[in-house]
Amino acid sequence: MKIALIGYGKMGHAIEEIALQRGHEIVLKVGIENIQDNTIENIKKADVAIEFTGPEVAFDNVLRCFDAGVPVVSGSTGWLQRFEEATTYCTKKNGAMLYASNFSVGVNIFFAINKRLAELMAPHKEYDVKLTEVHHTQKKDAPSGTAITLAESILQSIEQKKQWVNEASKNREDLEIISERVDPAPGTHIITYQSEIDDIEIKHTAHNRKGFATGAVLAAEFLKGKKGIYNMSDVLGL
Ligand SMILES: NC(=O)C1=CN([C@@H]2O[C@H](COP(=O)(O)OP(=O)(O)OC[C@H]3O[C@@H](n4cnc5c(N)ncnc54)[C@H](OP(=O)(O)O)[C@@H]3O)[C@@H](O)[C@H]2O)C=CC1
Ligand SMILES: O=C(O)C1=N[C@H](C(=O)O)C[C@H](O)C1
Repeated sequence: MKIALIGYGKMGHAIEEIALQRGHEIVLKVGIENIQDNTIENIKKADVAIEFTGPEVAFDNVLRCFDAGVPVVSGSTGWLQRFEEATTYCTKKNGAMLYASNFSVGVNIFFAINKRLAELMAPHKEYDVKLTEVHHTQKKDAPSGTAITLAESILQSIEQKKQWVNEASKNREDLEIISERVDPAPGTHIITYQSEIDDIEIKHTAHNRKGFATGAVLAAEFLKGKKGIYNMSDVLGL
């Protein structure tokens, strides 16, 4: 499969390594130093584009792939306020997109555990729930996209929580997401249910970026030749 890598930073490099190991060809690599190569014409050379850039530029990059008629796997976080606009444009262009706030198999299993735990905890209102996410200091967005996905799933079941906030809060209706920035943390997410009697805690720790990169390549293999909007559950059958 021919892959265009849009964003050639930490994730772009990790994805390149896994893609080559799995027998794929990288036909385009776009980083900030060769941004002029990020053209519709160049993207058209690929079967699938994989986009890991950042919050400010992800939306434009994804739309450029639709204009090129090339399916796009996007892992950039911090741009979801424009996600609906992107899906509308994707449909208009008869394109394909697969988005995940986290591509690792482990985190996608963790998402399922988090959902089930929230369902089990829903009647037990003596417990207060909070999230903590720990990432490296170069991360541009807070809270992490993964923490937002986890929080939204908790909000669906825990009715005393009305919204997530990215700070400590004394309001019981706020679901706290505490963001810590410590090097080299590739990504840790912790959910804690706390009561006067006991605590229940679930935690996922990424040891490196291989899980995210492998998941992104699996997603690209899945998306090749498809139309429509997908997520990691479609790839993993979770
Ligand atoms: N969904 C998932 O599983 C994961 C998602 N992520 C997310 O992916 C994104 C990238 O992460 P990461 O690789 O660690 O970040 P990096 O900062 O290491 O890499 C991003 C790269 O994109 C470059 N870039 C900036 N603007 C453009 C542009 N317009 N076109 C092409 N490239 C551009 C940046 O250049 P410069 O630095 O010079 O601006 C940088 O080299 C983040 O949003 C992060 O949160 C990360 C890991 C896993
Ligand atoms: O920026 C990162 O590094 C990561 N970003 C994603 C997020 O915001 O959830 C996924 C992973 O935790 C690493």
